Amino acid sequence: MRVVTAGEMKALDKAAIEEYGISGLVLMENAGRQVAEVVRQVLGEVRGRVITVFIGKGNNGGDGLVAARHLLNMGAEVKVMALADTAEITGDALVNLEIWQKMGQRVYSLRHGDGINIVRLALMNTDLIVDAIYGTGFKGRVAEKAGRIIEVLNGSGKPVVAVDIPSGLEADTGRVNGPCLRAAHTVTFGLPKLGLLLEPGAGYAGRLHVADISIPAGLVSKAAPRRYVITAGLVREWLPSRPLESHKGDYGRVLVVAGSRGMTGAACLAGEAALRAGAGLVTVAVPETLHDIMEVKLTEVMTAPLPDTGGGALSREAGQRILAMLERADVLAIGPGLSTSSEVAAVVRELLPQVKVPCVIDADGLNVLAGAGDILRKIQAPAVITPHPGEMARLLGTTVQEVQRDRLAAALKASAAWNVTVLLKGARTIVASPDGAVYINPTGNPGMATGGSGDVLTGTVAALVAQGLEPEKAAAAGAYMHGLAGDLAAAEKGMMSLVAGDILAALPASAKKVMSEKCADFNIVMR
Ligand SMILES: NC(=O)C1=CN([C@@H]2O[C@H](COP(=O)(O)OP(=O)(O)OC[C@H]3O[C@@H](n4cnc5c(N)ncnc54)[C@H](O)[C@@H]3O)[C@@H](O)[C@H]2O)[C@H](O)CC1
Ligand SMILES: [K+]
Repeated sequence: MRVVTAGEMKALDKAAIEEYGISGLVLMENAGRQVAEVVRQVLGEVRGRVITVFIGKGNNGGDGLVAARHLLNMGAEVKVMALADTAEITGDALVNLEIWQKMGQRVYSLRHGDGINIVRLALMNTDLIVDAIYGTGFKGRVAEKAGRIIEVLNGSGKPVVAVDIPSGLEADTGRVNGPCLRAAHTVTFGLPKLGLLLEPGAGYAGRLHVADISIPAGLVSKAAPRRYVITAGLVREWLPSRPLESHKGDYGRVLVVAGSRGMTGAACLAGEAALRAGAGLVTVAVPETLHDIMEVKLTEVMTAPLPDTGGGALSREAGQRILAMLERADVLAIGPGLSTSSEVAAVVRELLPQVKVPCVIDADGLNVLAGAGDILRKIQAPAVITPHPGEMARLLGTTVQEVQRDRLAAALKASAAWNVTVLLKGARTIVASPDGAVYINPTGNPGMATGGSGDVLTGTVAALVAQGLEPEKAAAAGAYMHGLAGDLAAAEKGMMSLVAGDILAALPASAKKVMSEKCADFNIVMR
């Protein structure tokens, strides 16, 4: 599903109105109706329930007035409270204000005086709050009084349904610069806005309902940029079918080069994840002195010894041996637990320009490239790098803060600079491809911030490349399935005590859930 900025959505709106003659009032009517339907779904029944709608002066408020009208017609008791002066309301929103007033309904102005006590009183018997204060027109931070009202609403314990986007949240960045409504549900119109999918914004949106308000489909596919939120439906499309007469060779051969003394677990996790994510054959190649240990730790995954310094890390000669092994592999995954000795750095830096199969480079495979990101450009086959923000910062020669300030920009910059697919890990993993496509992953949780989680992801992505997915799709699907596995594991065990093995163990359930037609997209509801 495509993801848009406020400006891109406004342009789609404008095109629908000007090129197709669908009036703004029709769009607003559809938007408000969709909000009312979600409120009905949340409350189960609205008859006799009390709903308080907070409106601003713009079209977001207009949507709120339409929702108020439909909820009133459904039998609810509806109060509308305006944070702006109703005299400031214009256009389509004014049309709906006047309809509301002609229905004999009031709008309580919070513009003058304290307003807080009126809000507190109104909330006493409110069952649900509709937030129609600010939508995609919002920038910066809310004014002081509006901020106090938002804080009262957040503290009320009443469920909030946000119209298009929680008020106080920036649609284009997901940044929250002051008080912001915490919604249980957000009904966003047309297409999801970027800010609803990036932290911290995503955390304020609650369950995201993407509501069709009759913007012509042809417009969306033509106009919106190649910016997507990864959904189960997308992943389902990309994953290969498994015909009856297939055999393990059809699902690819993964060579994992990983591990060093004390870090054999990383190699195991990556290797086993590659099998769990569907690869046909997996070999984990480790420094020779560790090889016997791997024979004990691994069963379905084959193992192979590599020249070793004697201290449990690769020696410089390992590169030639790896190249020979790549003759019988479809993808190379390199990096988990390799360590960053000068010998390992030499192996990786000399090997990568000679690799002719797609590769997934992670962890120490990236750390030894710090300041030498250009080596990535020399790889002769498609490559995926899977840095966390720290590894990304080291590769870009910048700071973690700079990377985190605009994660999409950092991933797109690195992808274009080195001509590789970049999977930038973190809350809302970002996948960027050299041609400018970008995918935002909605799955995953803080319980996955645990040693070895990244190794499982590396194996998962490598397995999907081995099964024939293009790098950007393998990275996006891998991130989605890995995050979903983490969510399933957290649902069972809680977030505090998750270990990477739990994520690994949940990979099959994650794949099964993605493949099952009925799988609703993890936190996104299509309406
Ligand atoms: N297809 C669609 O997406 C549709 C969207 N609709 C709704 O329209 C809003 C956008 O409406 P807009 O009039 O542009 O602005 P807002 O209502 O979001 O904002 C109101 C008003 O607030 C002012 N403002 C901005 N920042 C601040 C601030 N920091 N403090 C105070 N005031 C601020 C600004 O001047 C705005 O005018 C969209 O979200 C949808 O809900 C259509 O109705 C249906 C189709
Ligand atoms: K809103």
